[in-house]
Amino acid sequence: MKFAVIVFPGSNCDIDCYKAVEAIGQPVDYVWHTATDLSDYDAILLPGGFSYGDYLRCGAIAQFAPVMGEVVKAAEAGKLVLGICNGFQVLTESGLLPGKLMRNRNLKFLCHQSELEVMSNKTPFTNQYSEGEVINIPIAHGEGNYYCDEETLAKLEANGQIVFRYANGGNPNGSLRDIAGICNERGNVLGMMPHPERAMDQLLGSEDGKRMFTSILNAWREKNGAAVNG
Ligand SMILES: NC(=O)CC[C@H](N)C(=O)O
Repeated sequence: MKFAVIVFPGSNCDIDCYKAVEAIGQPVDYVWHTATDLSDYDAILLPGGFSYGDYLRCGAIAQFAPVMGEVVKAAEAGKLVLGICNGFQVLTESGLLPGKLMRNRNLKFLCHQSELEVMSNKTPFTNQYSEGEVINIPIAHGEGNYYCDEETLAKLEANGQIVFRYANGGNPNGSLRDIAGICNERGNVLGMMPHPERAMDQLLGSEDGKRMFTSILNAWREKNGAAVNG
């Protein structure tokens, strides 16, 4: 299964994403924001960082990068697209996910471990977790305060599109209903503020992020008829 890690000017978690894919033994390329062909790839990772200096609003400029047209096409074709932190912001700005990420409630950049509840393991990104499981994944953001209108929120809840919530009263940023990550209706595009690629090894405090990457691989193998553990 081949992964692309999209690199915008200002991305800074691209190497972590690349290493996370290497850790699950799969081929991965860095793909520069000017690229216009993603047909080689089975999954697209939009990493964290400060694309285009976070000017206007995080992710607002990145939506116009040439590669984003291809990311939209990949999503429409049913490929798996995962946006982490700035990647989540890019997905909302480009309309692949509903809602927006606003400044954190306390207007501060926050960087610490956070507990997340896995609300759904019926997505290609979470099939290796249990529903209701609480996992430890770090956050590092200034604009993670998820907001959407009432109608959208009701739809997200009804369709099971809220995939992660901050657990145990630990909402760091004021996001609606403690939302930490959502997916699209079809389930092949997921955005989340916390960083699973920084939770790949107990040495760094947690390895709970690893199952996100093995979930993606597992989903792809199931879909493509390969042995799940092969
Ligand atoms: N780690 C990140 O991706 C940070 C995203 C964005 N620059 C923010 O501060 O919200």
